[in-house]
Amino acid sequence: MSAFELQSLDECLDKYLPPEELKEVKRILYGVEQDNSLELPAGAKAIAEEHDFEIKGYRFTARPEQLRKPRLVRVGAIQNSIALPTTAPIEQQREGIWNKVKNMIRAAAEAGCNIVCTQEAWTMPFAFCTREKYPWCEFAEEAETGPTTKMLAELAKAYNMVIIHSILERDVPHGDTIWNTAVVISNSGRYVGKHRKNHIPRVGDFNESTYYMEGNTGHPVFETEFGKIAINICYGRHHPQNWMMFGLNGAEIVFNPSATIGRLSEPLWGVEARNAAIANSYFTVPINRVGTEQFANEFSSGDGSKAHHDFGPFYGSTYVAAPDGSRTPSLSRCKDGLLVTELDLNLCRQVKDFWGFRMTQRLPLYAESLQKASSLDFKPQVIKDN
Ligand SMILES: NC(=O)NCCC(=O)O
Repeated sequence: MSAFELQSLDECLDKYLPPEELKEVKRILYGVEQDNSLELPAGAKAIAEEHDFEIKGYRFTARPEQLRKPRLVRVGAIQNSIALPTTAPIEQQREGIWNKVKNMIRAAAEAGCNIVCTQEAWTMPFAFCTREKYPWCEFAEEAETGPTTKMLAELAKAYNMVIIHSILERDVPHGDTIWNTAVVISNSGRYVGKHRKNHIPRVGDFNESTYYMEGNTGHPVFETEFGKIAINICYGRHHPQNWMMFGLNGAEIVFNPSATIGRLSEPLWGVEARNAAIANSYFTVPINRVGTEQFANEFSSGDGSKAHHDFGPFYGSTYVAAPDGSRTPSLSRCKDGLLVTELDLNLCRQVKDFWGFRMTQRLPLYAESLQKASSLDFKPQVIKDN
């Protein structure tokens, strides 16, 4: 079997494990005691069927409290392939993807989603492997006033939904600088703010440092009508301190719009965002694109292998992890999909009270050690046996 005939690990478990074992395996693997699937409205399912994308629903509950009402929020995470060949005119490529994703946002609205997030650089092929500036920089647009933000602002208002979308940003006032940026649009349709990717990969064919620099927007948390949200863009997933800073700023849900391939990161995928949810007592939503994108000109990986035209398949597998360490199954590894998850944000504080990870965090100790570790005359604290 080739890597991409396997649609999803979950389907595999469901297909081959007897029901009793399956229940125990899911409890151990996903931290879920009972079936936590969420029934979705027929209207949402009909849109998914008509436009050929997967739609799945799950819920995370919290214990009832006496002084606080449940804080239920529905989150929609969208994974998709590109719509047209990478050689098609830029505007047509972008519109093709817009049209796909608009249907998915409509389904999210039907499913009652309050917040929706796209994958990384969602309006374009992930062309940074090529190291070519032309024509890919033409996909870059202004975060606040660009055509994609404008288009989504209308949907955000119409559907009363916060929309987070991750784009290639062109910072016109600062000399047309290019950034990798997530934009937050309020459910009123207003632009709330943006966050620029903090950690830029220099691994495999992820030649993103050719296009943009490390972000300069810190670790903002956006306080919306539906909770305090933040975005840790793709490769920031590998940096526990990046996740931690969003937690220190009070995030309750951290989205992780990504573009990554199986050969490189699939074994890490289920671990990192889930661990971040546990360590920081918040929900995490890692989202990855699907499909294989072919480029006209060959590019090489600088590892002695033959030059090639594609990056390798992106493996989707979008999921949601909760602060208590439980998680949803993943969306497909190959197909466009919308994952709808209902969260009770009260779970964040309940888990903080129970585990005390925040209380026991020892920030001053680490601040002091980090200060030393980042000084020029740093000497690692090693005690030798001699
Ligand atoms: N887009 C991006 O940062 N990808 C890097 C590879 C990875 O983090 O898995």
